[in-house]
Parts: sequence; structure tokens; C-alpha cells
Amino acid sequence: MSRLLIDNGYFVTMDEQMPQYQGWMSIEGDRIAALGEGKAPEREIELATETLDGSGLLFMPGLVNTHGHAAMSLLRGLADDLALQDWLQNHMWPTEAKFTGDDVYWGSALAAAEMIKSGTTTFVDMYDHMHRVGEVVEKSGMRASLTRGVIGLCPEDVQKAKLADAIQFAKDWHGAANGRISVMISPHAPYTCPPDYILKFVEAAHELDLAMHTHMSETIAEVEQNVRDYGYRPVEHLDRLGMFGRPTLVAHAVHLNDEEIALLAERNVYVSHNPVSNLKLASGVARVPELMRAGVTVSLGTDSAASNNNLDLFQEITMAALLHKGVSGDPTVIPAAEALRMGTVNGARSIGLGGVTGQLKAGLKADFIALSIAQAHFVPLTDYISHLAYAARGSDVAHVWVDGKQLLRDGQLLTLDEEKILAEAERCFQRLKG
Ligand SMILES: CSC[C@H]1O[C@@H](n2cnc3c(O)ncnc32)[C@H](O)[C@@H]1O
Ligand SMILES: [Zn+2]
Repeated sequence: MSRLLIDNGYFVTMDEQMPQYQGWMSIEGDRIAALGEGKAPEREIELATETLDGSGLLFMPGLVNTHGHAAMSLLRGLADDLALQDWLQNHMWPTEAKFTGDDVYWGSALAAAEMIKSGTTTFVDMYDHMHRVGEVVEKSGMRASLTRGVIGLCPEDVQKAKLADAIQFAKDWHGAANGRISVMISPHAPYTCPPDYILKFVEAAHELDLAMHTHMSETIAEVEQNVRDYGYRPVEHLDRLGMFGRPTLVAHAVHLNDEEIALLAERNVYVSHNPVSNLKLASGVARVPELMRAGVTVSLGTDSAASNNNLDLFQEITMAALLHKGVSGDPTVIPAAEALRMGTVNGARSIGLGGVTGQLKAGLKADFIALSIAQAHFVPLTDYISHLAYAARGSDVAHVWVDGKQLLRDGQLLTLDEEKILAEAERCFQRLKG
């Protein structure tokens, strides 16, 4: 079996003690075999079948983006500066109604290219035509948790067909791509799926033994509408429907009261915080410090490139570290290490991949990235964790590996044809806008 030895690099491991050091790491097959401080031991040098000089590089776990809609990269810049419901109902949904499987393939490929180049190795994707997203994941070499998002504002026969599609997708793709793909079950949101319909998704998740993913409490209007229509705020509503009896990842969770935060903690619900999208759509600022204090695992998502407008998770890390200081007036909330945890190990945990990816540790999957640090904004080398949270950008990423396979070398994609993807995505958009 091949064994890669990386010597003389800087490392941020994201394991419990958060060590940062100059040292070495060896990769055997798809796993991290060993790592340590200082010069690589003789034995590691002997075992290596390939060596990489890590000088000038900072190695860390690949980033985990826990909420997005990859194919919507085709809609980047189409409708900016709008509130959620106007943006969705009058701009996104009418254009998405014209999406073919081909559009989803090229839009998702565009997103995969952008994510790999900016250091994301694992992503959550909620959309339609999901087998085409699965194909992109297979080809790109990324790791993903995929889910057929279902909007239930339609006649009963269409509702039935959509649920059947979500179930079939789960049966066909859970565990695919050598285990790099897992599947979740997703009613899109409490305001787009009636309660009896959500119940059917909960039932399916139980039968298939899968986790659930949904949008929740993104805007005040949504919370108020939920109370008007169903008598409860979204958290209690979903809890009563049994959703939190499954492992559940909720996106946004912006508008929460203290009781709701306590309930999410009690039910072990995972929250995907999407600060840039929430700011752009003026949805509000999630109560992340309170969620964390209550013990909720909070990770980071970009949402789509149509509401962000990029998929650079380093931007979310920096935003999470800054935003909550500004809002709370407390500079100690979400320190650099916590923001980095949100973008790595918390993300992995939130999708059932804790102890699999999100950290550099012997035995874990070899999903890691290297940033080029011989640049002005990484000097002086005071604290790598600080630099990663506050100074780094996705464009600093030079190399990316998933499952021990290199996907990006010196900024060049190895598994995807970037030139073709850019051209095909532009072609898809020209047809969609017509
Ligand atoms: C059919 S699943 C995907 C569905 O979600 C829509 N969407 C994109 N961003 C958001 C958001 O921030 N809140 C709610 N829904 C969103 C997207 O347009 C797709 O239709
Ligand atoms: Zn979303």
C-alpha cells in the first residue's frame, strides 16, 4: 500500500488539545497513519513510498460545509439584496422550475470546483435531481452528505412522488462512492411542508435509519407564520412531529428563544450556522454563543452561492468569529479555535462523521488541506490557529486530499476539468435566463 510522508510542515490538528506544531504526518491508503512534532522518525522515512516537503505549508483537516444547495451556483448574482421570501418565491423558485438534471450536474460541478479550491472536503447538499449531485461527488472525490429536499406545496400525487424520490435516492446512494456519500431525509422547511407530510419523512427516516435535515426558524416572518398556521413556533412544532427523535441537522436556527435553545440541546439537535447568508438576506443573527453555552453542536454552512455569494468556508469561519463579538459586545465569544472547530470537527459530528473526518489524528480518514503560508498575511508566525481564523482565505489553499487521494495540487484541480465546468455552467445559465 502507498504511504505518503509529509515532512517539515506546520500542523493544526483540531484534536482535543488543539496542538499546533512543526512536524510530519504519514498517510497510508485512505487513512492518517501517524503524525508528530519535529523531524520525521527514521522508521517513517523507511516506510514511506512517497515524500512531500511540507515547508511553507500549513496543514489542517479539510473543512466541512454543513448546509448548501450546490446547483444554485448557477444562480449566483441573479437576485441580490432581497429578503428571503421575495428572493425565494419571485426569483429562485421560478428559475429552479426550469432546472434539468444537466443543470444540476454542471451547477454542482461548479460548486465542487469552488469548494475544493477553497479547502472544503465534505459538504451537505439539499436539492432536487440528487443522483446528478451524487455523480459529481463520485467524480470529484469529495465526501458529502446528500439529501433530496422536498417542498410540499403541491397536490397530493406530486407530494407522494417527491417522497418516493427522496426514499429511492436514499436507498440508491447511502454509502455510495466507497462510503464517501451518506444520505439524509429532508422536508425543506415547516413552512413548505404541511405537518402530516413532515410526519411521512420522519417515518421514512426511522425506516431507513437515516438522519434528517431541514431549514428552521430562518426569519421572524417564518416563526410568526408557524404560530398562526399551527399554533407553535417551529422548534416545538418539529419536536411534536417527532423529527428530533432522529439525529437532526437544522439550518439557520436564527430566531430562537431560551426555551427553544434548551430543547435543541436536550434533543441533541445539530445547528448549521450560515452567518453570511443570514446577513445578506437580512434574516438576522443566530444566537450562537447561547446555543454553544447550552451544549448544542454548532457547525458552519455557506447556504448557496445565490445567497452568499461564494462557497468559501474560511469566510464563514472568520464571520462567525467576528459577528458574535460585535453583536454581544464581548470579544471573548467564539475565539479563533472555536470558530475553526465549527468549520471542521463540529461539522463532521453534525453529519455522523465524528471520529471519521474533521481532525488530523491517526486512524481517521486522510481528509486534509494545505495552505500556502509564505505570504504577507501569514507573517509573523505567531499563532497558526489565529491566522487560520482571522487572516486566511480560501484562495490560500494549495493542496487538498480526501480519503488519501489528492484532489488539488498547487491550486490545480486533479479530478475535475475546471475549464469545461466553467463553460458548461455559463451555457446552462444562458439557457435558464432565457
Ligand atoms: C428543494 S430543496 C432546496 C430548496 O431550498 C431553497 N433555498 C435556498 N436557500 C434557502 C434558504 O436560505 N432558505 C430556505 N430555502 C432555501 C432553494 O431555492 C431550493 O428550492
Ligand atoms: Zn438552504
